[in-house]
Amino acid sequence: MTAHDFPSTDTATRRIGSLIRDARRHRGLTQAQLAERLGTSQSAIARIEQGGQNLTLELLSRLSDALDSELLRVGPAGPAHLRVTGGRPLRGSVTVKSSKNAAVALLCAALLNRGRTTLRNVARIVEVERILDVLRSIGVAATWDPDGHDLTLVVPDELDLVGIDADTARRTRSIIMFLGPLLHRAPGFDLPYAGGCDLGTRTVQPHMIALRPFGLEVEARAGEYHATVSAPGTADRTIVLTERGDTVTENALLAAARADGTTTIRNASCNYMVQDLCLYLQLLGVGIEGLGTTTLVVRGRPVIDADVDYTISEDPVEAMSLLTAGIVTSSELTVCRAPVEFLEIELAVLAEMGLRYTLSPEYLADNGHTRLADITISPSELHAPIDKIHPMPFPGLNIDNLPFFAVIAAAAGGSTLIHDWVYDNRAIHLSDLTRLGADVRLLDPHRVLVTGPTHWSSAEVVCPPALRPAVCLLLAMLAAKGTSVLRNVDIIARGYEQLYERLIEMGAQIEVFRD
Ligand SMILES: CC(=O)N[C@H]1[C@@H](OP(=O)(O)OP(=O)(O)OC[C@H]2O[C@@H](n3ccc(=O)[nH]c3=O)[C@H](O)[C@@H]2O)O[C@H](CO)[C@@H](O)[C@@H]1O
Ligand SMILES: C=C(OP(=O)(O)O)C(=O)O
Repeated sequence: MTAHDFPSTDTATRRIGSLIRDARRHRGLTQAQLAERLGTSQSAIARIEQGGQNLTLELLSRLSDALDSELLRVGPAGPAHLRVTGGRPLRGSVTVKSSKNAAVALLCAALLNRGRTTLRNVARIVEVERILDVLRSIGVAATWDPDGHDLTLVVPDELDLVGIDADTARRTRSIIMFLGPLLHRAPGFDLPYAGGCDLGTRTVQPHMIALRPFGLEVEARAGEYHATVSAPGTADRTIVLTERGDTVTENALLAAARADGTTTIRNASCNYMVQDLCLYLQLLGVGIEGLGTTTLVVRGRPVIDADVDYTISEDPVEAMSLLTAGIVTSSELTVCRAPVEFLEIELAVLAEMGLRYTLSPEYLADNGHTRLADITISPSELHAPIDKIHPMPFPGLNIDNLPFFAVIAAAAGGSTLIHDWVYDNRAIHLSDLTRLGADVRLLDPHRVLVTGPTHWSSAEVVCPPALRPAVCLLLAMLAAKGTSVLRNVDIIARGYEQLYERLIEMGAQIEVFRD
């Protein structure tokens, strides 16, 4: 077949455009209704139908879902897998994307606002799409701009809480952060149980304790939280969190934002997503003192009605993932826009382990607050640190960054003890690294002993049901000579946008395939 046998790109997009128009009309939808389903504008649909818009496979697949049209279905269904040919260094630079955990908090926070919220630089990841689907199912209008990274949310006066998309809600833990905003909107409502990564039991009790002073009582029954709200009163309140958790702090902030009077939250998390949330709430006119500390004082605003734009800051866990990719492949690599403010302990531990790196002068993220820098790493001879590596609430080493230290420890000479006191099951998933030749011994469910340096070997491994350990396997495969296969990688899309494409740009050999 010669190139002449294929239609030109213009002709092809025009043909696909008219197919889409026919399928839309067949479904009896207007352009505006299809736009609503896709979270885009009517003018974008008009452009697509006229063939004036570049169509990505992702957009085509969303269109086929929205139109329920097999005609447009692209590629076979079924889980995605990766073929990774490793053992070669990466090069160049890569830019950190914005954080999943701030995005989900801000999406829930937008429920507080009667005005328009535009979130800029939102990561296009499955976790965000899931919360958006849930928000849309209760009546929130959510529209991506044509470039697909700025998201505008408008919340209706009445929410359709009965129509909530329970299946999608159950697949994310962040749904728990609907409690704080919703307690101001309805005297009673049901929410599906929260899900998230399979990391062992994750308690929701701290959320219940934190929200009780706002009049919320929650009863768990048959897969749902049944919430009832009594008038919280107008007196000032102090909430002492029993755990310094991130989402529980966010829930307390979300409840306090519209509560009359002053709320003092003690033992608050001051982690990156909490700071992004505080900055957004401040834009909405909520008074918050103590940003970045463990005592937050919130002066609530019973009616919040503001048109605001907020740019979500860069993800420290993404940054750590990209640094690890460079470290285990012995690469000279620059990770741009890294939120160094939330990586300081990680970098100090890496320096102790012998990593050579330089930092650019610091600059501010677009939220005007978070400190960023470009980090350039050089191939280094790594050795195990003398002390164990363990996470702590910020400003400690981030628990979500801990798994990456297992891969790095495997590349280092000597034995490193990694102690995950937080999650029951996450350390267990790290023992999958042995499949690629690492010496990872599980001492108990919370502690692994990693002895290196590893002579990585290629292997075929199925992704564990946990985001970060899954990415750790991919990074180890980049270090292993030969071709490895990582099966069922869909979980990675929950928290990473275009990870493979960006690694490929830096010289990695990764191929996505389906059965
Ligand atoms: C959407 C989001 O933002 N998710 C993050 C958030 O989840 P999230 O805030 O939901 O974290 P959890 O509430 O599940 O807390 C994680 C675990 O740590 C335990 N715990 C937590 C704090 C504490 O002071 N003591 C304590 O024992 C909890 O009991 C739980 O087992 O924080 C976790 C811990 O930073 C991160 O891994 C998640 O990526
Ligand atoms: C544990 C994580 O996320 P979640 O709270 O969404 O399960 C994570 O980001 O590693």
